[in-house]
Amino acid sequence: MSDWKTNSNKRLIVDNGSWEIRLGSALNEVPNLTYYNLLGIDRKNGNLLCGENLNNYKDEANLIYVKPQVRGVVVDWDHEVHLWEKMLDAQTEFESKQNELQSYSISILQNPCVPDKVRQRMIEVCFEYFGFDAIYPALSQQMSQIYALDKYNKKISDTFQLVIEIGHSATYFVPFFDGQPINYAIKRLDVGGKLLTNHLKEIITCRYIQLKNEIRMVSQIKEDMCFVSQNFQKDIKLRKGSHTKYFILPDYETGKKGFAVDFYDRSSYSDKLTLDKERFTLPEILFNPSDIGLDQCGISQGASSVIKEIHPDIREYFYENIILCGGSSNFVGLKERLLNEVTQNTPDYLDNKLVHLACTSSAYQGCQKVTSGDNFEMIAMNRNDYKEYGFEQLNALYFI
Ligand SMILES: Nc1ncnc2c1ncn2[C@@H]1O[C@H](COP(=O)(O)OP(=O)(O)OP(=O)(O)O)[C@@H](O)[C@H]1O
Repeated sequence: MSDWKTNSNKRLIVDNGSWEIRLGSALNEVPNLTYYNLLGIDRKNGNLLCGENLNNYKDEANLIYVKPQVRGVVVDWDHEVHLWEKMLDAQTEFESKQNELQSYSISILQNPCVPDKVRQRMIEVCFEYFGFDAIYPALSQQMSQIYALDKYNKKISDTFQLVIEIGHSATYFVPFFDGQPINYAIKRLDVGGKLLTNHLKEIITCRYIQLKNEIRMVSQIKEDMCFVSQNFQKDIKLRKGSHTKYFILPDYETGKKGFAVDFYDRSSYSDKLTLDKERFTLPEILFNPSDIGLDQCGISQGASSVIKEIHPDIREYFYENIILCGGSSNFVGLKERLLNEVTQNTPDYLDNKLVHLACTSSAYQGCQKVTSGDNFEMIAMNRNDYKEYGFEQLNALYFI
């Protein structure tokens, strides 16, 4: 029977994001399956729902949501493992996998700054519960960098890059020199899409529209209606109504999904939510978290402080090679404002550049390149290494 060393289809890849989990094999450039990293418990019968079952479930008010990750760190392994199992089952090619996984490897995308205990647990789960034969713990931002170099090879330097990933639970800044992360300069800010969704939920609830349990709908409202202002002071002074847009709430008869409409199209719908200045004050939190009382710097200031940590001889190159990725980087206007603020005081001769990876699976796709490569066998951590060296040594070798 062939195993992962000879068969790319047996090299699985998991991007275990706190908003979405993406699963596939090294044979396919894009994930085969994407699930929310979220389970719904049916109040009536206690059934656990995820993936398609959760998406198609009609009575959202009847669900209690369980999120296995908090701040991007897995805290509830039972439910996380349940989700992984369901995803493996959902792929026909992995059917009857429990015995078969011994011939599979798994590449797992991870963020920096994760506690050792959590990493150790992940390795234990992969080797001892699922029985995989090898693991490749991949740094998410490094995989995005590999993807960017492949796709935009003429636009960015292959020696220096600053990767800024604005995801769901956090924002990461990881500078790279010659393909390796500059560990001492890595930074994480606790601002991301989740903070914005939760804040929007509070705003909506204040208007007596009860969407507290509708995480996915509030996320959709945020994604479809919000944008980043290029001049916040000017926009905030414009008269009320200048930015008005409506979100038409679903009636659950004709459809389960709402949609955004402009001012002129609003009249034919009754159940609608109006957003005006919130459309740009909400994403503004990414730039100024202190607006809602958070003791954190914003993303522009975070990026500047990371670049300032780097040795002055090479610092300038990072302004010219910024890679922006992560789901929450997709707000209209975000990339322009970020580049503008980060490079505000740089010398004129610099060619400041930012490459935006708009697809949410850039890290996955970079990892697919590495996992399908000829030297994958050399870089993966196999079961014998795990037994012989234990976690401590592997930690030093594989994680930052
Ligand atoms: N077009 C969009 N505009 C604004 N936000 C968006 C858009 N598309 C996705 N998002 C937000 O991006 C976030 C998900 O990003 P991403 O997929 O990078 O996170 P993740 O990898 O699952 O989690 P984490 O970054 O915590 O590991 C969600 O909060 C989602 O609402």
